[in-house]
Amino acid sequence: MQVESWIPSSSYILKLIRAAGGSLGNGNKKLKLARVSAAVLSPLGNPSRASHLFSLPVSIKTLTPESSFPFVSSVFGRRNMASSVLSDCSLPAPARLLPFQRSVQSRTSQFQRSVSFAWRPLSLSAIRSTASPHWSLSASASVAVTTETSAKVIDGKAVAKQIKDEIAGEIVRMKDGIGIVPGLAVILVGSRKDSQTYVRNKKKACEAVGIKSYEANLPEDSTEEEVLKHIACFNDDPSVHGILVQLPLPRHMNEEKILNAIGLEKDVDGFHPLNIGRLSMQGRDPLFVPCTPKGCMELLHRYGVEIKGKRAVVIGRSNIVGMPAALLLQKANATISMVHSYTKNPVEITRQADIIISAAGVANLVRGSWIKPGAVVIDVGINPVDDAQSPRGYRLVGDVCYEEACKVASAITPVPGGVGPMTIAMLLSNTLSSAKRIHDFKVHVHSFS
Ligand SMILES: NC(=O)C1=CN([C@@H]2O[C@H](COP(=O)(O)OP(=O)(O)OC[C@H]3O[C@@H](n4cnc5c(N)ncnc54)[C@H](OP(=O)(O)O)[C@@H]3O)[C@@H](O)[C@H]2O)C=CC1
Ligand SMILES: Nc1nc(=O)c2c([nH]1)NC[C@@H]1CN(c3ccc(C(=O)N[C@@H](CCC(=O)O)C(=O)O)cc3)C=[N+]21
Repeated sequence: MQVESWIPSSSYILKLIRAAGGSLGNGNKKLKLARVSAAVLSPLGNPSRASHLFSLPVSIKTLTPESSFPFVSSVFGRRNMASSVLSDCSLPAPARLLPFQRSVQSRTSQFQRSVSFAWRPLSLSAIRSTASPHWSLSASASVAVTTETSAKVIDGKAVAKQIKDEIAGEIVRMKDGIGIVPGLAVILVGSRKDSQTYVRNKKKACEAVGIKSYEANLPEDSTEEEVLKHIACFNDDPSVHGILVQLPLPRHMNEEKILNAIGLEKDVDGFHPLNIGRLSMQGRDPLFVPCTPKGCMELLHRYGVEIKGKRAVVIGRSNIVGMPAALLLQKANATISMVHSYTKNPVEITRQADIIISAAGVANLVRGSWIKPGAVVIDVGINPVDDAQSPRGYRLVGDVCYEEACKVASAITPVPGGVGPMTIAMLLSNTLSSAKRIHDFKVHVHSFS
């Protein structure tokens, strides 16, 4: 990882601070140092010239991540930048969990900045509070004292658990009432490790709430016809209420043709063009809403984030996340901008948003400087980055530079533990509502789906 190349620079700066009779205060982390060194090096290009600068009472004291990184970015370019600051961005950052509640709108709260929240504590165990790291450098050269505010963490894992509990209750009610157990069929083609993990997790989640899961594992070199045959079989099977074809499919397969073959009333992923089409039309409702965007919206609702009349930016325009997320925000009466890889001024556009949903698949793309103070940030990105410390050899980070965003946003989803668990909860919810619709089982007044 390119961050390695910054570490010597960091220790170099540390030496300089010590030589100048300085010390580092609490929150002293190698990567915090990397930030200082990056900031010092940026206009200069190398450490020897940095030492030169450091002997002067320079502008380090005015540097914040937002002000310093754009310099570096302009010297090294965006792609380099993303990897050079990866560790800095993905450090566990200070944050408090924001208690959530369902669909209570616009009670003025202490967190109100550009977006208003209504909130009520869920339970003590769901509320984690950590101190902000105030880091200070006291050296004879006048250096930094940064006081950081921290965003509330939108706890997708806790919300998902609450939803799964509600679903489990509904499944018992349905089984007791009409003897029907919802069923979900998952078709996996090929042996991608990440896809296998997702499918395994979905199966576990089904078992936990009482949904029966069915699985078809096909080899990478299967033909399209074989996949279509399995879909037809599940379409005809009355014990199956939802069908999901895990994406991505092998390259030789026509995704459109395969997804179109799933019966509309069992399309729990919500990827069928008729479902997406209805999502985009006024006065029409799809049978199913795609799980990840639905999970994002549910988080916004449960945390009482007002959407109506707000400006929202969606980064990414894929069929499965970005596009349906924008359509849903629009249905909720937000004013939407979409940012994609051809967008000329993504920073400017994103900085206007009260609500940001990022689904680009680019680690640490969204910097603190992209975020309007007080905005709510939903980070959909799941990006593996090398991490020798982690048992898996990698860890997951989002699209948003979490450490920086925490200091600017009013609320943010973490990765992991944010949107991911909600995607699975929404899949279970869609499967339950499919079974209810097919068997004409009445929706419970308090039920989630
Ligand atoms: N948390 C969850 O439950 C889920 C997470 N994910 C994660 O979300 C991310 C996105 O997934 P998905 O939508 O499938 O990905 P895709 O690759 O299909 O789409 C990515 C989108 O982001 C845009 N994009 C890429 N790079 C940039 C950039 N530098 N600036 C602006 N826009 C950019 C692309 O633009 P263009 O259209 O111009 O190419 C494209 O529209 C991934 O990290 C994925 O792993 C996905 C599904 C569920
Ligand atoms: N037909 C189809 N439907 C999908 O919904 C679909 C898909 N194909 N292909 C792949 C993407 C990705 N996706 C995720 C689901 C859960 C987590 C998730 O639970 N993530 C955990 C972390 C998991 C881990 O640690 O590995 C979290 O963010 O906390 C992530 C990503 C669904 N997708």
